[in-house]
Amino acid sequence: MTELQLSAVSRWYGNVVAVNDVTMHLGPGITGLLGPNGAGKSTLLSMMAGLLPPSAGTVTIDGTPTRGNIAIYRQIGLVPVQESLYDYLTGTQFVRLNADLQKVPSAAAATARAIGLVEMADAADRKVSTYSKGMRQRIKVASALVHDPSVLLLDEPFNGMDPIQRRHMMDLLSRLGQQGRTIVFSSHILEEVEQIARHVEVVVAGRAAASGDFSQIRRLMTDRPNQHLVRSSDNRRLATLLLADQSVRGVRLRGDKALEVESDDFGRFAQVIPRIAKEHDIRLIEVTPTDESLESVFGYLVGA
Ligand SMILES: Nc1ncnc2c1ncn2[C@@H]1O[C@H](COP(=O)(O)OP(=O)(O)OP(=O)(O)O)[C@@H](O)[C@H]1O
Repeated sequence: MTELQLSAVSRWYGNVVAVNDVTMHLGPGITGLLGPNGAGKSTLLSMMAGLLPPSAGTVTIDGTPTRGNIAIYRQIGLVPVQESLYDYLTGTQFVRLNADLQKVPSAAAATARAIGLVEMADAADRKVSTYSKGMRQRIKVASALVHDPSVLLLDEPFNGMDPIQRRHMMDLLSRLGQQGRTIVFSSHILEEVEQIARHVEVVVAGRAAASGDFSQIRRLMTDRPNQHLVRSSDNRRLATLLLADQSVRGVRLRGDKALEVESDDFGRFAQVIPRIAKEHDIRLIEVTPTDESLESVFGYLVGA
């Protein structure tokens, strides 16, 4: 059981505060580090890996500071976001490089084992330059796992993958999580995190904005005030009917063409609007959330 603890951690680059007073406790299984671009996720992962010193606060693994501690580095595997690999090496050579750097005993066997874990044995003797995006990510994971670390940190591991590659990587991370490893991956995509993370940490503008299991985070996000653009066969009548429901806070006619509806109970609103339309024989043409961008969701969480 490996516990990763961040205590009042901050990191600034000159005048830029990238991470601001973050405290989190991460245990075995998969944690999703969710936040928009520039939120400080990469900086947090680098500090967890011991590569970057915090400007203030401490990062510890099972109570020991990560920074500058070679014994602790043996417990950590990091999959960086960078795409560029040593293209002229084969998959096996690429993974072996890290085994040698980490002074892994029986490096050849460890390399084969790590490659097997990510299901790349068939392609292991091919040059990395011939790999697809998904295969590149997997060989990076094999390289990070070659010394059998108990903590695996991954920076945007699903970036640029197609749905099949993404599924494959999710299955792999789930398997690794079930083995009792402490896995942390960053993402700016809600659905990725929802599908595999046991625990979610939301980071916005360098601060820890929310944490919990996914249903808690999802509830925080959907219970917030939200707006929809609605077009129907009778906007004026629909407006009156919607206003009578407790989930609706306000309705504004946008000319004759559409309605802007503000609700503070997304779940109820989503059920009520088709029911009202059906009962009153009004045809719904469009119901579109207008403020669903991640930034607005995160903005709400930070303000909350
Ligand atoms: N070496 C650096 N020098 C100066 N500013 C930096 C440096 N690295 C990161 N920053 C700044 O720190 C903030 C957080 O960056 P970071 O890369 O950690 O965020 P992120 O959540 O990983 O975003 P992204 O997904 O876009 O990489 C940003 O404002 C970024 O511009």
